[in-house]
Amino acid sequence: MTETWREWAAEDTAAWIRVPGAGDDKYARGVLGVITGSHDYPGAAVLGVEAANRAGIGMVRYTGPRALGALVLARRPETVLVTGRVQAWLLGSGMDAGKRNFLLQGELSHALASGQPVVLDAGALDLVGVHTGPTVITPHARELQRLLDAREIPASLEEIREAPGEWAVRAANELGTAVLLKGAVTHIADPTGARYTVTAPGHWLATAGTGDVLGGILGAFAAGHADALALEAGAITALAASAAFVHGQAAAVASLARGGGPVTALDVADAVPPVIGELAAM
Ligand SMILES: NC(=O)C1=CN([C@@H]2O[C@H](COP(=O)(O)OP(=O)(O)OC[C@H]3O[C@@H](n4cnc5c(N)ncnc54)[C@H](O)[C@@H]3O)[C@@H](O)[C@H]2O)[C@@H](O)CC1
Ligand SMILES: Nc1ncnc2c1ncn2[C@@H]1O[C@H](COP(=O)(O)OP(=O)(O)O)[C@@H](O)[C@H]1O
Repeated sequence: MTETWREWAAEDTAAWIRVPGAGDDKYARGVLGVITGSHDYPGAAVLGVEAANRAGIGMVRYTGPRALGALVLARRPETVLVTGRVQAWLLGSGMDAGKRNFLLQGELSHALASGQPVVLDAGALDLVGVHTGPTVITPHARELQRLLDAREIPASLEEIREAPGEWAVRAANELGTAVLLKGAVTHIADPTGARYTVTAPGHWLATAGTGDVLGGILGAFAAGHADALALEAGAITALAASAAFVHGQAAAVASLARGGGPVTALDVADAVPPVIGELAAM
């Protein structure tokens, strides 16, 4: 079947920008629980927390590997390191499923059993299926290939690269979750039939850590819209497309500020506020 994909636009994204009001406090704006990073990839924890803060969040609780807490705090002292109530979770960036210890497995399982919205990235992608709340997975092509392979759905990296939309849909249907398949054109699909593309305005995003930044933006959006997600789990798909849109625009703004040149992952996170500000003013 030929699918119809719709390019997600600024107007679509603007509808999901949550501007705080007089009655808001940090809890009402949303608290994001973050379990990311590892000894091998500590920076992923820093990047995701940074991006969540830049995307507008009430509070971030970082409860990933304890040794990384100091690094996260050095960049974002706002971060809280104790467990507590959260409205959404960001799990897996910078983690290796093969090196997961018992404690970490328990914490990830706890988050997935909470019924709250979850963004599953990188080293937590294998846990898709045990989720209980509105969930979106954020693989790149290689990660999707591995995920499908583990479920005995053979697909080569070349096949996925040639037809990313088809494979995003297949994964959404097989895994029963929204899928955000990263690339120069990001494909967002879910089992109810939502099909969105977000075309990056440029290609400087192809650099280490920008996926971790996307996870932080999406986590913040999910936490900020926990009420909407409780009413309509399918809203996670629109939030994922909105996060990808903001991410691409932030890369463009960051590059423009550098004479149209290259950007780093932190540059992209830094450029998120003006993008959100402009969308909020639409
Ligand atoms: N500073 C940090 O801490 C960073 C941590 N990162 C984390 O590093 C871990 C490993 O990520 P990787 O994606 O590098 O490793 P993977 O183990 O997923 O990828 C390894 C191989 O997959 C292929 N591959 C990588 N990206 C691809 C893409 N977009 N499309 C198709 N094939 C691709 C490449 O051939 C590569 O050799 C993840 O947990 C990620 O979150 C990365 O985000 C980089 C920055
Ligand atoms: N050629 C490209 N043009 C535009 N955006 C890209 C390109 N390649 C990758 N991206 C985007 O950059 C990000 C890379 O994420 P990911 O592959 O997870 O890298 P990392 O693991 O280093 O963070 C994704 O948001 C993806 O959509």
